[in-house]
Amino acid sequence: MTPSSTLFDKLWQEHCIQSDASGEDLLLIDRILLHERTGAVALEALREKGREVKTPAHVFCTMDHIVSNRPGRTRNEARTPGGDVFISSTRESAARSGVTLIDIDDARQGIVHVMAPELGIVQPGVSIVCPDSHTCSLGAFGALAWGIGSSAAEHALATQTLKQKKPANMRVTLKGGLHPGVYAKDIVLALIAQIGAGAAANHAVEFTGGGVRQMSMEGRMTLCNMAVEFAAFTALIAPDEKTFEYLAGREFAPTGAQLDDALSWWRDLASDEEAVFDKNITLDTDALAPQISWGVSPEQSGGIDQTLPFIADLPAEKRKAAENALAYMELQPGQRLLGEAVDGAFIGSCTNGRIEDLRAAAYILKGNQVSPDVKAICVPGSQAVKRQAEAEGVAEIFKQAGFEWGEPGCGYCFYAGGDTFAPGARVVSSTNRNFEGRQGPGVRTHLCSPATVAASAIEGVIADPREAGGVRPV
Ligand SMILES: CC(C)[C@H](C(=O)O)[C@@H](O)C(=O)O
Ligand code: SF4
Repeated sequence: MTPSSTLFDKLWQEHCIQSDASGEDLLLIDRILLHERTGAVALEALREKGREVKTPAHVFCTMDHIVSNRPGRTRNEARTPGGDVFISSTRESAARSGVTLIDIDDARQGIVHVMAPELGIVQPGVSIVCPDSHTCSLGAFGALAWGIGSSAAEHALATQTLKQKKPANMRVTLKGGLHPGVYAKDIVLALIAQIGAGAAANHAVEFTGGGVRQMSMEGRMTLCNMAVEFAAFTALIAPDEKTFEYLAGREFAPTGAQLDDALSWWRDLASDEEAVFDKNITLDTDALAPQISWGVSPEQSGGIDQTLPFIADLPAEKRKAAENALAYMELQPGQRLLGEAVDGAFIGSCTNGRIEDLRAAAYILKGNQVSPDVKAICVPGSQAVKRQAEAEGVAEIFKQAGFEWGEPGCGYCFYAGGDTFAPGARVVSSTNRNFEGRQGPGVRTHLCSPATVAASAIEGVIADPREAGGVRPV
């Protein structure tokens, strides 16, 4: 490696087995994650071809996408019509192939991108793939983590390798600090609004700067989670003491002499000072207000206290999309979003379903009631998050405020055919995608932080968390 390599270059090189004339590299894959929606398909396809999983000990499968989020759900309960078949076939394929299955009733169950860090499956420096686009979340640990399709998953399962063309390097520097009421979610929404939803196509993005160092691991995961929403191949953050502390004592994390070895490697995982990035973006976080999306792409977002754009003020190529978005969202150009009535409030998902997210919301909800016009739901990202929230009184605050308290999974984030809000409902949501129908037929999603969801749920209208009974310091 030259003394001017990026962290991404180093991790790529470390895993590159062979380069060929086509420009694709053959990479060693250290870990594979699967879920019952796309993972089971890959395992089944492999079986049909008479192939075996090469290294079952490195493959972890969970149930998250189509399982019901209903409190007290049963072992086979799916909200997707026919979803129980996916569940049982995942069980069969996992047992047959010998991979680790974290089943619905396992105390470790959770959304794949929440569960993998909690169990220490993701670690700095490892390569890790999953047939799911938000696998980039795991780059927060300084891992080479990216989402793949089902057929690539088959290839990875059968060979523990993947062919991939190397993307270019992009650096996003967060200049400035973190301020009350402005969270990782606000920062990444502001970034996407500024640079556009396609800005990082064919790039791996490294987040750097004081803002990143100040962030908790939860915040860093939120940041990296949304990288795919501006088309990045993946995102990553150089690991530091916060990363090592987070991983300490986790089930699959190294211990003893192995940990000492790992730490001496992990501490070196950073871009060289001279490293050259193909694209550089700097975002001043000191200037940011809480953000909220107004359209049907995360790029159609802005400060919560701003007015919506007038179509004529937008660049010509953005006008049609903005017009269509406002029509779907039933909003007017130039209007304020603050004060717009909401019907639903959702806190959860792999973006913002972690304990820090729930604490930030609970800080605002404490002693308050959700507006009677709002259907409010919290689905913790994993059983571990749920247990912790219950142990420290956060769950009780949610329930007393009038939130439903669900079982961990993806429902409500992406419409799997069951859990949803009423058609046409305006929903403030801590999730990552807001395209038409994403949370159910006709549902109008406003992406924002859990604190903004909580403040808006209480007021019954879109509300600024900085004005809602205090804001938990970041
Ligand atoms: C179902 C799955 C493949 C999908 C993804 O890849 O992201 C889902 O998790 C999503 O968020 O839309
Ligand atoms: S929570 Fe939502 S974004 Fe995350 S993996 Fe599940 S469906 Fe995808």
